[in-house]
Amino acid sequence: MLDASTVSVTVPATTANLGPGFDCIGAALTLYNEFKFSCLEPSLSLAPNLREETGQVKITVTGVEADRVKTDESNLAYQSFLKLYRHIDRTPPAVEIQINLDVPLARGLGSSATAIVGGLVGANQLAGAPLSQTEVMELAIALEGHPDNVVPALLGGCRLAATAAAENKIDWQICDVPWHSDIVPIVAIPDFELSTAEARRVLPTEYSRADAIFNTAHCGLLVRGLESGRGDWLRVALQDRIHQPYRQALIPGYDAVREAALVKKAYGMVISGAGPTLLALANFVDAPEVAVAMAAAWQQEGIESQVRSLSIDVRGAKIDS
Ligand SMILES: Nc1ncnc2c1ncn2[C@@H]1O[C@H](COP(=O)(O)OP(=O)(O)OP(=O)(O)O)[C@@H](O)[C@H]1O
Ligand SMILES: N[C@@H](CCO)C(=O)O
Repeated sequence: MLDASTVSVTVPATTANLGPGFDCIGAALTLYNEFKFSCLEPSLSLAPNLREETGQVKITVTGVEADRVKTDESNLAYQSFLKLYRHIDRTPPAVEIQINLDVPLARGLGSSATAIVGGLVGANQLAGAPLSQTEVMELAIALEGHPDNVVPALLGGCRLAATAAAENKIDWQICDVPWHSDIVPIVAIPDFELSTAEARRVLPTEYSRADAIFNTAHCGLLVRGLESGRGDWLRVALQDRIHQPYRQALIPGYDAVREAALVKKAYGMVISGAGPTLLALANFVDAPEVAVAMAAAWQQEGIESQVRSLSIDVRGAKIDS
C-alpha cells in the first residue's frame, strides 16, 4: 500500500474542567495549532520485527513561543506520531514535521493535547487510516492521562467523558454537552507558565464526602446551565472543591481578576485546565466589558495578559491531505 505522503492537521485549543468538571469535562476553543507531516520516505508495510524507531525526524516550529518547543525526538507531537505506529505494529516513516502555534504553551489551554492529537491523527492519516476515531481517542487519553483536553481537541464541542467497566481496557463513554450560543468563553492568558504536572502535585489524594457531594451537584448543574444558558444556574454551577481551592495560590492575582469579572456580570470565573489562564463565562452582551476588566485587574497586579473572547470550536481536529 502506498500511503499519502503529506498531511496537515489543525487542532483546537481546549479549556478543561470548567470548574466542577475536574478531569472529565472540556470544551474546544476557536484557537488553533497546525501540524504538517511530510513523509521523507514511503512508510514500510506491516513489519512487526522491524519496530525499532528510525529516529529520522526533522521538526520546525513557527508562531507563538515557537522557540520554547523542542525540535528533537522528544517533541510531544513526534512521540505521539511514533506511538501510533508502534500501536499498529508498523515501522514509522522518516518524517518532516512543521508546527505552527497559536496556542500558548503551559497556560491551561491544552497545548499538550494539541500535540498529542496532532501527532496521532497525522500518523493515522499517513498510515492509511488503520485506526477508527475512537481508537485514536483512546490512545490520546492514554498519552495525556485524562480525557478532558484530548477528547474535545479531537472531536470538537464541549464533551463529558466517563469510564465504563470493561474487561481488558478502559471503555470510554463520551457525551456531548450542548453549549448555549449566548454564553461566551473569555480567556485571560497571563505572561507566565504553570505546568500541569506542578498544578497536579498540589492536589490532595483524598476528599471528604461533603466535597464529593458538592462537586457532583455542581457538575450536574453546570451541564444543564451550559445547555440552557440560564445565568442563575451558571452562577452557582461554576464552583468547585476538588482542584481550584488548592491551585489558586499558584496564580497571583486570581482573586482580583475574579472579582473584576464578577463586577462586570460574568456568570463566574474558573481556572482553565491546570491554569494559569483564567476563564470567565458571560452573556455575549456583557462579554466585552468582562474582558477589559480582567485584563485591567491583572495589569494592576503587575501581570501582563492577553484576554480573548472566543467561541466553541465544533469541528475538532481537521485533516487536510
Ligand atoms: N505544539 C507542541 N509541540 C510539541 N510539544 C508541545 C506542543 N505544545 C505543548 N507541548 C508540550 O506540552 C507541554 C505543556 O504541557 P502542559 O500539560 O504543562 O500544559 P498545557 O497542555 O498547555 O495546559 P493544560 O493541560 O492545563 O491545558 C510543553 O512544555 C511541551 O513540552
Ligand atoms: N484536568 C486537568 C487538565 C489539565 O491538563 C487538570 O486540571 O489537571
